[in-house]
Amino acid sequence: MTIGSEALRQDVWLANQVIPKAGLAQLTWGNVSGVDRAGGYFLIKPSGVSYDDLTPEMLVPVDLATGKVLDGDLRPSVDTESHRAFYLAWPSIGGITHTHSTHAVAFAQANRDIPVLGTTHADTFNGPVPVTRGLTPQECAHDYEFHTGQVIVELIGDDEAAAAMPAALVANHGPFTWGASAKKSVEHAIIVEAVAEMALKTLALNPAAATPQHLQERHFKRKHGPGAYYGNPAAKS
Ligand SMILES: O=C(CO)[C@@H](O)[C@H](O)COP(=O)(O)O
Repeated sequence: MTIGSEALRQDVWLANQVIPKAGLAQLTWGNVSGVDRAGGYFLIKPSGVSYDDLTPEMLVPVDLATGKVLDGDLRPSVDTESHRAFYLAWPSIGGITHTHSTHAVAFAQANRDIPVLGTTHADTFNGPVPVTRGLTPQECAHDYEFHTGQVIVELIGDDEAAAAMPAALVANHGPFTWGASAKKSVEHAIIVEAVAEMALKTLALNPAAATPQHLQERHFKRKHGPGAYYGNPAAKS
């Protein structure tokens, strides 16, 4: 018997198919997972498998508590421990996406947050999409993917903060996004890449472009009421 509900397999498989369709990765440089918290596992794309060859049955079930593969012979994505760290830290998320989308990676490699320069950004992310600190040589040598997950959780914070900011850039690597479902997480990956490209082109046209006050509070105000703003919990009403 294959572990994993048919519905979750279909959702995660469809979300993985969005990556090439949306131009978020070349080759296999991206992966999506989805979690079944009641079942205590998540399904993730198998490592190195092309999106054309991928079927729902090939998705790898991984134990949420231990990280062990529960069924099948395929190796899970190399990023599995990063995905697992987010599921353990943030109970409200249901899906995670990692890509190497070009413009978001440019900000990650430049160690720069993606600034809030327009409503497209502010309507989804209630502040700059943050970039993590660089991993130490020891962290890179010990278990890169595990520490990648840890530095993002350290950067974003608790479950509420993760809901308000469902994206982060790993320094010198690329974007991770998350959401209530696998589908939602890959939609956030599309938006991260779009706002990264817009920001890069905006700054090329006007290096002094900055975030007007009304944009800073647009998203959080809508979600948390007047005065609330990500990164400024004291302002929450
Ligand atoms: O970020 C990386 C490697 O740097 C990975 O996301 C690969 O780009 C895809 O690995 P698999 O999911 O195929 O194992």
